[in-house]
Amino acid sequence: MPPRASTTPGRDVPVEPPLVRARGLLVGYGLPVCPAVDLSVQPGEVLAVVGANGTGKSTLLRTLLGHLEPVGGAAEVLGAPVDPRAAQMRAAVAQDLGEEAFFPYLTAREHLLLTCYGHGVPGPGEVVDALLEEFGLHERADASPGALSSGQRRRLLLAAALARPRSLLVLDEPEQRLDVGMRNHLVERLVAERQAGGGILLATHDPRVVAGAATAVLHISESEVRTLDPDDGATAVASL
Ligand SMILES: Nc1ncnc2c1ncn2[C@@H]1O[C@H](COP(=O)(O)OP(=O)(O)OP(=O)(O)O)[C@@H](O)[C@H]1O
Repeated sequence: MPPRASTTPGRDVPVEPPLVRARGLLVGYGLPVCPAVDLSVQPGEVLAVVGANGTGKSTLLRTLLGHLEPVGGAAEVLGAPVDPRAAQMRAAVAQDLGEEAFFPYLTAREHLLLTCYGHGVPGPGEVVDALLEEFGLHERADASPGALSSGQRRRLLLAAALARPRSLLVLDEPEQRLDVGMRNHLVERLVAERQAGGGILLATHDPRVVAGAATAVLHISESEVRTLDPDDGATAVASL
């Protein structure tokens, strides 16, 4: 029996279906890349997936988002089988996997506006201005992605994920390419998201993200998948 990564220990009957749930989930490319995973994320929880390079963290996130078919087991979002085309899943899940799929001729501001328009966000101009300011992009708002630095493009990806309504935020190593100040802000932002009732599933190599924002940790290695508390998880990340 694989270890259970429920982020609600002792809570036998959740009132709502979890935002995301995996049961005996095997992920990989024809063959599994890691042992079976059991997990769930409820509103207000942040599950950090940690492990050494190549242990399957990104593969797990991509499978839970429906970008990859499971090799075995089951995954659900809001109680329904994972289907990235389903309206419920599209409306509920915001994601930043670090993949840069920018339109080369749209500015940073226009990318964020497009996201707002696509999700019917009220007051898109104000929302976008606030995000540009928050992520330190206001002075580069009219630059195209190709004219932004690597860290600025990462900030733009994060801002785009936060520009739209969501119940679940899925992030793959969101700390990558961010300076220390923005990493600190990221932790604050994740905590605010959790406190507002959002759920977060993220993969990270940053012990500060784990210690500062996670409510539970899923540690993946070649031989086992373990659930850790955030302090032990941060220690484990720091020693990888
Ligand atoms: N498209 C692919 N086809 C086949 N194997 C792949 C593919 N993408 C990744 N892999 C392999 O699957 C395993 C898990 O990769 P994955 O990217 O999920 O690891 P990770 O834990 O996210 O690593 P990192 O910490 O380096 O980001 C690795 O051995 C990797 O080489």
